[in-house]
Amino acid sequence: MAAPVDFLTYVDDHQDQFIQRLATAVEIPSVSGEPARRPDVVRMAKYLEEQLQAYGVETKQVDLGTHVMDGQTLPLPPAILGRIGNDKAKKTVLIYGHFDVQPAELSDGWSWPPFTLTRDEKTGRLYGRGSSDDKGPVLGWVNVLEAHHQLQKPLPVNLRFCFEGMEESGSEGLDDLILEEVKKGKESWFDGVDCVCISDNYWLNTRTPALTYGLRGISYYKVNIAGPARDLHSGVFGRMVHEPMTDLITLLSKLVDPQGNILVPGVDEMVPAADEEEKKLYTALDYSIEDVELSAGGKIALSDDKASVLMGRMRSPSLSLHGIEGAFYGAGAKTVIPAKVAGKFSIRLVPPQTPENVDPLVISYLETEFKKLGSKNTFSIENLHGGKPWVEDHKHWSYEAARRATEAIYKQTPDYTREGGSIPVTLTFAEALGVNVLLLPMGRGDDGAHSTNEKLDISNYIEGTKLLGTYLYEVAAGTKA
Ligand SMILES: NCC(=O)N[C@@H](Cc1c[nH]cn1)C(=O)O
Ligand SMILES: [Zn+2]
Ligand SMILES: [Zn+2]
Repeated sequence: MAAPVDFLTYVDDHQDQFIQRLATAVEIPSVSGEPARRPDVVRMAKYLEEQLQAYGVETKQVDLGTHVMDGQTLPLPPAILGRIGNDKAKKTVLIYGHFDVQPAELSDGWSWPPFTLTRDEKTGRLYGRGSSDDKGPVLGWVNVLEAHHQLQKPLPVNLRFCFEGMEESGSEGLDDLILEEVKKGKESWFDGVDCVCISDNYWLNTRTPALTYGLRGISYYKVNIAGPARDLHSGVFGRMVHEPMTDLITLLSKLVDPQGNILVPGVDEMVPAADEEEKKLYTALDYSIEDVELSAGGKIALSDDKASVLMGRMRSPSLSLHGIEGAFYGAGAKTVIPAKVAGKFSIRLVPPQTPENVDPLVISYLETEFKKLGSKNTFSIENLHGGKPWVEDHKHWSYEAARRATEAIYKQTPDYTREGGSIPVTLTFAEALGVNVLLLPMGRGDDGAHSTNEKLDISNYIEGTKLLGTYLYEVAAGTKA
């Protein structure tokens, strides 16, 4: 069933209001990973809840309790549940998204203030933290609701919503909420859900829409090394004491090589190699080495072979070194020996890897390597958060509905992709509800999520809003077939 013309026209006619809606959301710096910004995440929850209510959605804020971050006990931002429509003759679609964002500072290298939505008239782009990940897509759903409400048009399906404010920090508390909710049976806000749709990733390139049927999992670690009681003068103590930074850098250098091979014994080996048949899937995708170089902003691809680069992201684990807490990083030439440093790294996981089977390998390897250093500093390792990988059946009717919707809006057949990032709650939904989960991305591969100058093209926001709405009509059409 094609989406009605008045819905599509409404979206075209209200572009400016929809962009204003995104601007208001980007202004709220809802960074879940920074304790001082936690009230802003709560403010963003309230804004989103009000938007849903304005268009007839019944909502509920769920208190997720507290958690410990960087040694501080903090209240978790509430999750928002919503529902609209209860027609037994219609399918019920559960929408998930997140309203928190990654940290961003102008000093990181942004060309504009990250929490002001900046419109570039020449390129048709909207710059701002969260524009693509994930405020644009979440508000795309609100735009769909607004259009139907204003046109007094019934939605083609029943909708349920689950929006969270901790996705960028491990989705703390959300798994428990989902499992508790499911136990409530008929009373549950997820009762009767037929499929889940998540718009929180990106096309592979800048020109071909995509449907995504896989995500990598993640295991995130913090290695702590401490020695002196305070920072020391390197002229006074250099070569007299064991230096925590030296120990840490030595350990971090033993995790991954410059070609991306993971050096922790047993981790890469867990994943079976791709056979020729599987390699063809990657060769067939509309992607080139220029695409990876364009989106990375540098000629730094690990290989000249497109299939091997794509497999690196979609079906191989990867280990990335993220940062060192406690290290000197400012301007000037401070001659300090930092007293206490913590290295942060994570491993993106693919089946059959899970945090449960990878963590022991990583922890025991680093403990052994630290012992080999013969250092008198102290060593400890923490797992900050984890999530399992997910792979879905992309021949399901929900994927077919999304394919038809994509062809209707973009006049193109979508790429079928596996995403290198992680949305840990995806597997929880799939397992707890026992239904198919679809990832329907709005943004392009060069949006720069998590990076400086994150953007969303206006055309992706507007056509993406039409795509989300059209998908619902195609799900409804599938119901009748
Ligand atoms: N758009 C999904 C996304 O960005 N997910 C994050 C989740 C995460 C895990 N740890 C910290 N954030 C990702 O990095 O893949
Ligand atoms: Zn996201
Ligand atoms: Zn993200």
